[in-house]
Amino acid sequence: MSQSLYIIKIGGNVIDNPEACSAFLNDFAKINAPKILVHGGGKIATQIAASLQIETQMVEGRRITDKPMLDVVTMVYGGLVNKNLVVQLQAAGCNAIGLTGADGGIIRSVKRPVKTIDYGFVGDIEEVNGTQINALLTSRLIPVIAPLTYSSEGLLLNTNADNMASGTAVAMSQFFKTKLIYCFEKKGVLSDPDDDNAVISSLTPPTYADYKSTGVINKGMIPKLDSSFAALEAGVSTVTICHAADLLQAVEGLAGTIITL
Ligand SMILES: Nc1ncnc2c1ncn2[C@@H]1O[C@H](COP(=O)(O)OP(=O)(O)O)[C@@H](O)[C@H]1O
Ligand SMILES: CC(=O)N[C@@H](CCC(=O)OP(=O)(O)O)C(=O)O
Repeated sequence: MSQSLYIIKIGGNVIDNPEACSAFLNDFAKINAPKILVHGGGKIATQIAASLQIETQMVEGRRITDKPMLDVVTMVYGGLVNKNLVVQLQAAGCNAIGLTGADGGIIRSVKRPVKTIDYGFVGDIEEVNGTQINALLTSRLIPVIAPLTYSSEGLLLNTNADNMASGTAVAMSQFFKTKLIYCFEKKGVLSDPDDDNAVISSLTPPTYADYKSTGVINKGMIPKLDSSFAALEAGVSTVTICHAADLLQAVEGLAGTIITL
């Protein structure tokens, strides 16, 4: 199992910036190895929901997804965002195939149980069908995965894109040396939120706990790092968090924050 597979996640802030997104996709197309793109798009879903007078409510980084919001995210993630990424990758010479977790049964989840909060149509991943994804890669297709999953009861469920990426990376570790790279709009995990150049080069569980306790690491970075450490424990080879513009350097291990156990 010496061949590397890159699982690259791109967040909504970059997707919402056409120039940054297009530069990122051109770099992604240049990676000369098997690869998978997992995308978010939360920012665009929030904007389109607002234009339809549908208010967004987030709790601990997760979108409360009632039926009208489910319709919005289905259209935005599964349609608008996914297909625009696929067509740009095709133009860059990359034979991308757009999928939600329901297509080909690749990612099944369970509707998040109602405890104190009812998240609505939000899924927690139960199983990623690595064999099916591998069949796409063997056909030289590049999967572009939208943050929607399906349940065995036939529900379509909104699912956090960071978890889609880490779950996919874990499942593919049975076939490849998997390298998970989270791309976003900062140069990495920062030790000073006001200094964009204060990149932590290597983050371990004890240093993460320190930065979290002092509030230096907060909000959306917490679930991202939790899923990063969990992915490493479950067999993923490397996890990097970097700026979308630094993707090719991160592939070489030369940019961003490297997460280690
Ligand atoms: N120490 C930190 N370094 C960098 N980003 C941080 C830090 N603490 C919190 N963040 C926040 O985490 C966010 C990234 O997580 P998230 O909102 O899930 O973004 P995305 O899904 O676009 O990747 C950043 O936009 C930033 O506001
Ligand atoms: C359940 C849940 O919260 N789903 C996310 C899926 C999109 C996402 O994760 O997008 P980013 O990576 O751009 O944040 C949402 O609707 O915001």
